[in-house]
Amino acid sequence: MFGYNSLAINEKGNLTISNVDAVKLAKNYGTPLYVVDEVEIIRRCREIKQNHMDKYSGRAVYASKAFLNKEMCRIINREGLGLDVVSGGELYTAKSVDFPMDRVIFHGNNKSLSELEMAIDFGVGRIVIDNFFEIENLNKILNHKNKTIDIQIRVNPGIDGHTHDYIKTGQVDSKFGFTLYDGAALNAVKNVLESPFLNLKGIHAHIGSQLHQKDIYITEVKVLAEFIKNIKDEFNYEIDEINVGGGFGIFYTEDDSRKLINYFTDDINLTVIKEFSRLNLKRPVVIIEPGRWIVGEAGFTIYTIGAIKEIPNIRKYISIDGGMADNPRPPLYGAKYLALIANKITQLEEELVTISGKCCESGDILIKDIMLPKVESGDILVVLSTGAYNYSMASNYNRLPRPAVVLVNNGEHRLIVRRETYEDIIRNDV
Ligand SMILES: Cc1ncc(COP(=O)(O)O)c(C=O)c1O
Ligand SMILES: N[C@@H](CCCC[NH3+])C(=O)O
Repeated sequence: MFGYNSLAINEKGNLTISNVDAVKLAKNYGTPLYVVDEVEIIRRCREIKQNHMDKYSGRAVYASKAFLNKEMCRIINREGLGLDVVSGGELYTAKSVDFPMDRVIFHGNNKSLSELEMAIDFGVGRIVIDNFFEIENLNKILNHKNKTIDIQIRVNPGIDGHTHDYIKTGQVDSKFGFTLYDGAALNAVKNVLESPFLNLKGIHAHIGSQLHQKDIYITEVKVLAEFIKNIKDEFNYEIDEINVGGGFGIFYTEDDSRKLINYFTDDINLTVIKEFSRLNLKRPVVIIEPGRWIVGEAGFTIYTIGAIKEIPNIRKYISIDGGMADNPRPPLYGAKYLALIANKITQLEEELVTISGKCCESGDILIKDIMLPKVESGDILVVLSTGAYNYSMASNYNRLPRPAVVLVNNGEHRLIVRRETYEDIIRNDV
């Protein structure tokens, strides 16, 4: 359905997610409910493995900010990918299930001293250095611990990705990474090479998120290759790995076309091969950091429809039992979603409605203008492509408990994150 591998209709005429009835899930676990299809996550990890890791001897690390909990770490571990973390909390989650630390890459534009210490003590595979302050801090900590660490340097490639302003990172005016054009990046390399504690392994860049154009990645590879050539010319130092970041776009609505991973990875890898050979550089290992692409289309949110308000000739508001607290993306980025009524999946879409959340904000609108079958209170709404940056960005706004997460796998279902309770809400109040 809409090209989602996870969705189908069962004999009752209900929507199924990985062969589990969505109406039954709502009854069993309550709503709002995040549902994640393990089959689809695994399928996507394997697509990456085949088309990037095996085909080009590349590496892939899952950008865990998209969706992380213990079970997700276990899945990623089993599939043989690495993990990109950006905080002590993400790192701690990985450690708690014995995720192999040598496959962890630690990012962030303002890692605290304690986060850096934690990463060093845990023995993460790479720290991606973002700024001069971090070089100083790492030198101090490593000197004190008498240890060395493998690092990558994050540069800002000066590329403006075609995506929402808030999720662009590669343009010059960005808080992330060392700027190339003013010499800061080359200076960072000099500082790192002078340090007895930092082993420079790779150069990293990340342009932005939900990108659909592969030409942006081609440009990125060319910019990074030129920079690596500069490093060789200036310091006679060869870089082993190039990390092009993540950002591969997925399907949310008909505005987005669904892409196989090799739409991006073939061009990235072929450009690396061509450019590095042209510049007489050794061919580096290519690392990608997909987050949304792995989990976005594997996730769905189930809500129960409550109040319905019709303003004649203006709008019909359908209120759900969740909203911006479990999915802040529509108010934050103007993100658009498709949705289905799980118990009316075979009925014709006959009315134009607006899906509103239950938070005390007029802007808490999940979907503005969507055609649905005639909706009644008690119907079960399923919003599609909510696997990435929904659960991970959820809040307790209005003191709403965060929903549970259920993993479905071809007819099986099990809880992987418990629903928060009111006790959880007041747990840290003194
Ligand atoms: C450094 C880095 N790598 C990877 C990602 C993953 O992005 P996405 O989920 O869009 O693939 C991000 C987020 O944009 C990022 O900042
Ligand atoms: N949170 C953003 C993506 C951020 C990517 C992280 N650098 C979104 O939902 O689209």
